[in-house]
Amino acid sequence: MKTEELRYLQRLAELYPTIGKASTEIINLQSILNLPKGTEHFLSDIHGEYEAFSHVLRNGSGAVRKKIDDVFGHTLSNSDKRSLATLVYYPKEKIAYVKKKETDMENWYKITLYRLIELCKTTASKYTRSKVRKALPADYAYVIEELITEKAEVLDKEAYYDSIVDTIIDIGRAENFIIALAELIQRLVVDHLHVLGDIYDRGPGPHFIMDRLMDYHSLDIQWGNHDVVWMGAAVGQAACMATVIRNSIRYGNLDILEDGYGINMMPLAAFAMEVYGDDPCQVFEVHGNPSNYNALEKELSRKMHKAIAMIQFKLEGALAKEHPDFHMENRCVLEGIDPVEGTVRLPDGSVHELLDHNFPTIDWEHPYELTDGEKDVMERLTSAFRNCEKLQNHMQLLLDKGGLYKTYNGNLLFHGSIPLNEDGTFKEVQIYGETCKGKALYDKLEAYVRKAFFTVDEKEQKDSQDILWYIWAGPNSPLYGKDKMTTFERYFIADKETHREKKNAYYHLWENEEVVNRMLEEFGLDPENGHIINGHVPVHQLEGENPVKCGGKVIVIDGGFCEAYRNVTGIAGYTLIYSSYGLSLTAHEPFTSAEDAVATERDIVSNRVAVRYNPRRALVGDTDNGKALKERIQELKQLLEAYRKGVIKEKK
Ligand SMILES: O=P(O)(O)OC[C@H]1O[C@](O)(COP(=O)(O)O)[C@@H](O)[C@@H]1O
Ligand SMILES: [Mn+2]
Repeated sequence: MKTEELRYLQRLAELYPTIGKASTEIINLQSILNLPKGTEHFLSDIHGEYEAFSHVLRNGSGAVRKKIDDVFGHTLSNSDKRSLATLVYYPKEKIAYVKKKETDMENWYKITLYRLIELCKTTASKYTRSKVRKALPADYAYVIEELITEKAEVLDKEAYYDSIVDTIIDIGRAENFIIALAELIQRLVVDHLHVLGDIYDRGPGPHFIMDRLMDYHSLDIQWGNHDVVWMGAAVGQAACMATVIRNSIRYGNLDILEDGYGINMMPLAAFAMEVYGDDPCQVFEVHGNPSNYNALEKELSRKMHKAIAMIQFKLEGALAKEHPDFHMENRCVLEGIDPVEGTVRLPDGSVHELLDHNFPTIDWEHPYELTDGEKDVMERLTSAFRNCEKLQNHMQLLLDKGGLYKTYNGNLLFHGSIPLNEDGTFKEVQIYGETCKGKALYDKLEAYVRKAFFTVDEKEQKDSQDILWYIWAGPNSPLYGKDKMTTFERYFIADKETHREKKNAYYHLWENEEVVNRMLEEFGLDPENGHIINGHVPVHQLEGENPVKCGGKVIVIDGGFCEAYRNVTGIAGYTLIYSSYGLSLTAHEPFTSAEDAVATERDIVSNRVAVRYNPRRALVGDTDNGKALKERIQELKQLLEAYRKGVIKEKK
């Protein structure tokens, strides 16, 4: 035996000091390998829609309903199954609703408790006892374990369970207990959650989503371009900060910054009033014209919107000039403005009438320089973003659980795309003088994201932070994946042709099997069995677009939780479930409210599209975790051998 091998086994022996202990562990691990694989749940492009997100988490995109069907088959009517499902999703609300109608609550509690216990038994049976134990609510851990474990020795099982259930009802704990069971079922139905990015922007509740994710039992996140721009804002990258604020104002969501994160917008408001006091700022109308704003608030938000947008365009122009290798010169738009003619010459040479001619903050000799007033606003905002503890905690979660991509159980997950040439080869991208492509490009960019938060070297910090802005909107950013971001054009130019953003080759080559196989192989995956799963681009179901590409090898799960995009998608989004039976896509109908979901018992699951059924039920042994367990078993077997041969001494 080699010395390193022996040293490793000696370490292992500290954990399993006897033949008995090592053997028990081998048996335990071996038995885990034969359990069904846990269910994975994939969500993407949540865009601040906390309520819809929370609903989809509660119903596990149909996984809860499927379990109910499995357990109760034909023994319950469809309507009873629907009621039970609603109870699992919204236990508190459903109980309150039932109480208004039901005359015999005691009977209802009893029936409901039995049904939930049955459901819980089956859901838990997929896991080891120790895993279930960890999921149990502290208050009821013991009782629930009693109720969901088969009692072979108890002769009159019915009487045994009856007495427990009766006691729960007698002492007035039924409601509480029902809620605990419902939450436990929600928790057990989905073993692991993948969030494929764009948690932030457009909707009102990204901070609530982050809070929920903070205590989610098992998850990973693939950062979206909107998440990365928030990471940029959190480290104080000025263009990212301006973008985040502009987006929030544009959607009438300043509450996120002010109430959610406690970032004071007074400096920006005061500045906007001073500089744009007489300017109606018509092209900066707030999206959706929020009804909760009064006329004065609407006017103020238009002014703030313009103030921060102009700051953004200046900062972006300056950054594009500072980093020619970003190839974002087309974001140097301000220098093309002719203030006398009221036109703009875009970097492509085309000239257009401007919809707004008032630029009081631009020095035409130095169009990208901030005025003293603008600098002051940005300085104060930088300190507010950097010192916001809650924002920093949320970003820490993104860093801890997230990355730019993930390979998981044979599948490749990322938010946007992989930069490709038209011929399907990986596109070479220059990052600060280094040429990278494919996986190496992803790895390089991810390292920069982490450096942006942690490096202590000033130059490295500045470069890394600027990369966050590049990832948000750069033409070769895998997360953005379009040739340019035409934000300026969309505000200032009527001609829609100038608003066009051309998607990169990935978005049509994803139907080409050879190319898709190469992408999977690039990330070390088996192209026969693996899938690419991404979000970022809304699936235009209304136009007949299918979320499943390349015969099922590529699956696109952005269908828009995002309300603002609903009219183009026609549905409220796709989510994906990967259970031991296979992969299935769920199309969701728009979510209205929790009250409505309870009253109408609507699932919002409109249909389920099977992508791929496993020929046999997949087991833990077939998963990445299973592979790791198998390796562990091999090592433990070597340890046993070492004990038996006397190479290592047992410690009794
Ligand atoms: O419609 P909005 O919210 O102004 O956003 C439009 C911008 O958002 C983007 O679509 C990026 O956001 P997504 O990552 O959600 O697609 C840009 O391409 C576009 O310029
Ligand atoms: Mn996106």
